[in-house]
Amino acid sequence: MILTVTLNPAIDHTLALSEPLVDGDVARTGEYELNSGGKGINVSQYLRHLGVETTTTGLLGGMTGEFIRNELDEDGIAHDFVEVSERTRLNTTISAPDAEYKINHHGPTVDESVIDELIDLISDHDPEVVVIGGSLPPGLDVDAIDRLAEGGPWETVVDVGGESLAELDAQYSLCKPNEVELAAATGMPCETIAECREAAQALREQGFDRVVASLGAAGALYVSEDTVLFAESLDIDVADTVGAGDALLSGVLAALHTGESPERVLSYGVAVSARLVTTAGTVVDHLDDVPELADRVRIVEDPD
Ligand SMILES: O=P(O)(O)OC[C@@]1(O)O[C@H](CO)[C@@H](O)[C@@H]1O
Repeated sequence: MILTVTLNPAIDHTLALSEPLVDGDVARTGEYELNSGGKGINVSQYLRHLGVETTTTGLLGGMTGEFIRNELDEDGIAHDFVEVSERTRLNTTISAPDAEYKINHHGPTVDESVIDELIDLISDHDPEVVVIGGSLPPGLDVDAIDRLAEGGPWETVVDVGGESLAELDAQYSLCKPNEVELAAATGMPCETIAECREAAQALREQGFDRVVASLGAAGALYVSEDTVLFAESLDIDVADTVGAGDALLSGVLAALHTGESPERVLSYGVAVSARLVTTAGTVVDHLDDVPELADRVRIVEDPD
């Protein structure tokens, strides 16, 4: 079972505007989505659609936390959260014709004792893999991630910010930075695919068995001890990109879970990500077409 941990979940409020934002004008829209979000929660949503057994955990509080619980119940996603006293945050994405704006709150302040509660809760579920995703709320530092990773016999996957990646000390089976996080984690330039590849190889040596890097419209990289692969992204119409990295990670984890080849692992990730960005918000109805989309992904070995 793959268990996900979101230490700083959010309601994702996604708005679509038909005109660019103008300073001083009121922008009006009829279209919006309110989704349960945060990186670990998103990963569990996509894993469930991919047929992988998953439970989502983390910290929730207040009426926004209750909204997320209800959404997860409606979507049939198993969940078990530690309750915190302050309200879970609400993050906003504005999709305008000329730009995409994303505004994330820092989230509620929590006490570091919640990590002990979480380790007990995770142990009760006895997962094979724990995925820790997203930012840390005020009150926690990067040590919380290492403690979760070392809290039991599970293997741990991380999708956290670049500065956090650089400071982690535990052993991780996989991390999924984007190109900005790769640069921040390594201090190396990440302007080209070759530079991203070098940075991913350097990051691997810091304690990550595999690095899967999402490179936006350019594609994605998979770097393990003996394999370096690059996948071009699929040519699709993008509604918004929120959750694209989580979708990539879900596809990768689902394919690893069933023992697929590295090529298939990467193409599955790219396919789930492509499928997600064609839909507004972070929720998808189904992922039935992923195997077919994965067949269309072009993989390059040892890219320059
Ligand atoms: O502020 P964080 O924790 O880094 O990211 C949170 C977030 O932007 O990540 C998800 C998309 O990846 C969204 O569901 C959510 O709003």
